Amino acid sequence: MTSIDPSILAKANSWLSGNIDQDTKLEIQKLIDENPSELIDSFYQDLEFGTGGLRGLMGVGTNRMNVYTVGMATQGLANYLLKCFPGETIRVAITNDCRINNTLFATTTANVLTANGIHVMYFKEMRPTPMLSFAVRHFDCKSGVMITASHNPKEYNGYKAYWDDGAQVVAPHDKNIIDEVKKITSFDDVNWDKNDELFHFIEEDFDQIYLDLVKGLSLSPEAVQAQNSMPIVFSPIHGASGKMVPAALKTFGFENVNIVKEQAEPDGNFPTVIYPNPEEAEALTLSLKLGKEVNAELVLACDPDGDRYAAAVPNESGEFELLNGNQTGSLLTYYLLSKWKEAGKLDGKQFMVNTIVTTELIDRICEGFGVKCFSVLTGFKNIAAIIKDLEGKETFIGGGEESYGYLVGDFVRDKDGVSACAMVAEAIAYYKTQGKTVFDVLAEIYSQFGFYKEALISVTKKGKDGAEQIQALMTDFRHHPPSEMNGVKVVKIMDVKESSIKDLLTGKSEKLEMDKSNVIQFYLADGSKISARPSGTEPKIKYYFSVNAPLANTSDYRKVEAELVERLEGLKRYFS
Ligand SMILES: O=P([O-])(O)O[C@H]1O[C@H](COP(=O)(O)O)[C@@H](O)[C@H](O)[C@H]1O
Ligand SMILES: [Mg+2]
Repeated sequence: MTSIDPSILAKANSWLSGNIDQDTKLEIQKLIDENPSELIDSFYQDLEFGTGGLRGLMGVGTNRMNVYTVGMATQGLANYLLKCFPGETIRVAITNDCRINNTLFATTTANVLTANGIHVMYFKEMRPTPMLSFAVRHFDCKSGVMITASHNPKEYNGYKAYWDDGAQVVAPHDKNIIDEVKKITSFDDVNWDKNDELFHFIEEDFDQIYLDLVKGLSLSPEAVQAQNSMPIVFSPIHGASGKMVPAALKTFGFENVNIVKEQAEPDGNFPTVIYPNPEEAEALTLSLKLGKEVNAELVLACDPDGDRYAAAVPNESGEFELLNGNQTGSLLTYYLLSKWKEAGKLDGKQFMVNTIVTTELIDRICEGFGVKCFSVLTGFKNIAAIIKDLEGKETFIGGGEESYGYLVGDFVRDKDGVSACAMVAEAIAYYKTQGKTVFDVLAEIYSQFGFYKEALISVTKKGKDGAEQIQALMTDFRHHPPSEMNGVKVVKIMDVKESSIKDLLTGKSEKLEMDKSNVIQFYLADGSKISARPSGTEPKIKYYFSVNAPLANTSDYRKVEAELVERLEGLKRYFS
């Protein structure tokens, strides 16, 4: 039988003697009596801010999402807000997506904030994450909370916390909030009793205010006009984007938008998919089916909180091909920069942002246009942090990451699946008026900047044991780094945790100027790059692979692609 560490048992006992409901106590007692390993996973640590806020399985315990952890996180947030903005009127915007317990967690958040004298701006209906980010800015809030576990499996929930710029909290606020949460030693330290006078509903006109700004991002309205009957399919995968993405497409001028009916209504059980993650091909099955029926030229799907999106387009054989986040990100970057250049608006004061595990093709495209591109750690909050740093000095055009997230313009400070869907549809319409398909444009990009192809492997390792195994794998990469992979020499190793860049050819090391994070990157002699990092949102270790080759002749697209896929497969074998 699994033995329980006394400190874990002590934590469980402190819940048992705390001022909490009887059902939760019974559940904890049951775990102590019957399921020690589940008890350990539920109490061995406290939820902390990861790549995308607090995220965890729903259940009892300090390491789980429940009204008590939500209440304590919110009390910590309230204490910190009151410290940061003494004497000021503090407003916090709140919404949620479709997950089980979401209204419970959102109202708990609202109750605790108002109980602490903080005004709450509450959406009447669930809305996507990017709209919460925008609401923080629009209503001059000091903070915001989005109750969602994004694309995680249905057993999860989460709490994305925003600061006054509309971006998810980064240092020092993330750590400071958690420090405040840690000071809460009893459930009685949480002010649970709401103050209705401080509770305000966000009026319906807010949707239109946001949509008008989205419309303002459009760069080719005439092309959309010319292609307005282009069949598009969209699915919110049972999430919160079911109203806003079709509305954004409509406001751009697209008139033939077909919604996947089986997935149109919010449902936290996600009954028609295995995982509500548009990165997984399976989640697009129904969308592609409808795509075939209506001869769609573009199939789009968002994750439950509407910040990431996937796109699929028919290829030269008429079959739908799924585009990954690196491909759509490259396409959008190229489109945006081409249009900005054409309008004579590139004058050296613009910038774009991606992350260190995103395709370097985006960096090459930016270089080609003479536009700066910053590469930051994984987490859209880090992209938003650069936007804030350069605010008033330089203009953010757009930015994105491999995990299907993109943002155009800066009125939202998180990835925006709503505007990204509209922009990608516009880009496709624009190229169509020039007689080009997505693959023609990708070939054009690859022939100018190099053909880059990426792949991702995620290995799930659950619970405390899984987390330890993931750490052990990372340690092993550090202590026994590979000298070659798939017959190709490793020439450089970048270790973001150790802040080091080692050149294996010269033996020299330099210091890496970047915040520390548990990421290690191997660069190979043929230009390939492999990155390993533990996910900050799910119990997974992630391996990212990137290979590239020149594309001298666009008609060799499929041939070069096949060679790149073979190289990717070779590298993947090393990790499986
Ligand atoms: O999950 P979302 O859509 O909120 O997105 C969040 O998590 C993703 C996955 O992170 P990780 O690789 O650490 O699991 C990140 O790429 C993204 O930047 C972040 O905003
Ligand atoms: Mg999401």
